[in-house]
Amino acid sequence: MTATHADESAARALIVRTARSLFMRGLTHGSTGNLSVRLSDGSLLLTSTGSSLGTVEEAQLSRTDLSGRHLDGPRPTKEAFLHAAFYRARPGAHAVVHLHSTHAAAVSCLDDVNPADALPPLTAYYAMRVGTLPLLPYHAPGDNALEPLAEQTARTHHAVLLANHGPVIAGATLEQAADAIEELEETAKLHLLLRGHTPRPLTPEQAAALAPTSP
Ligand SMILES: O=C(CO)COP(=O)(O)O
Ligand SMILES: [Zn+2]
Repeated sequence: MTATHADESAARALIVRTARSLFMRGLTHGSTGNLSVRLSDGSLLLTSTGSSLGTVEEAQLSRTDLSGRHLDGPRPTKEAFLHAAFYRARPGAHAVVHLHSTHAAAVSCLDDVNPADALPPLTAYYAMRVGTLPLLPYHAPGDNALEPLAEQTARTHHAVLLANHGPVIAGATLEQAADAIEELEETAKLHLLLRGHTPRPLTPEQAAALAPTSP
């Protein structure tokens, strides 16, 4: 797989492989979550709405343009507008992953989350793969009223947490976006395990030294 997902059939195979791997390992459940890649012609290849990431098929993916308009295939994920907003905001991004991973979703429901940065940099890998994590205010799934704020936030952050919902992460490749969202989920788990303890996160200097180069 090239860094830019130039080959559509390879991109389809990669989406299916990644979606199934995430689902089989419990990183999202039921028919939640959606994945996309940006193809070399600028169109987006996305999972379809209502599909389970555990059973997604190469021939059952949807295509939209960069505004999220449906081009072909089954009806795209209802979050297509969010994926498209990330691609418009981040020219270096060629993949977007959204999950309802349990611990990240739990953090998104906490009342005392810092909306500018929902998780502390507990580990080096979190600082390397995620960095800062703005919390976007609650909107119902598929509510494109979130689009302007999502696009604006994505200009400066490749990862966001949707309140009472779950994370969205863009990457230079689908492998990188999946790696980052797994790191986010594990750090959310650590954060919850450490509630009631006194964690010692990385210092701002230590975290800044590891900050990801933006895709
Ligand atoms: O996670 C989801 C909505 O936020 C799943 O929706 P879709 O089935 O439309 O992708
Ligand atoms: Zn969702």
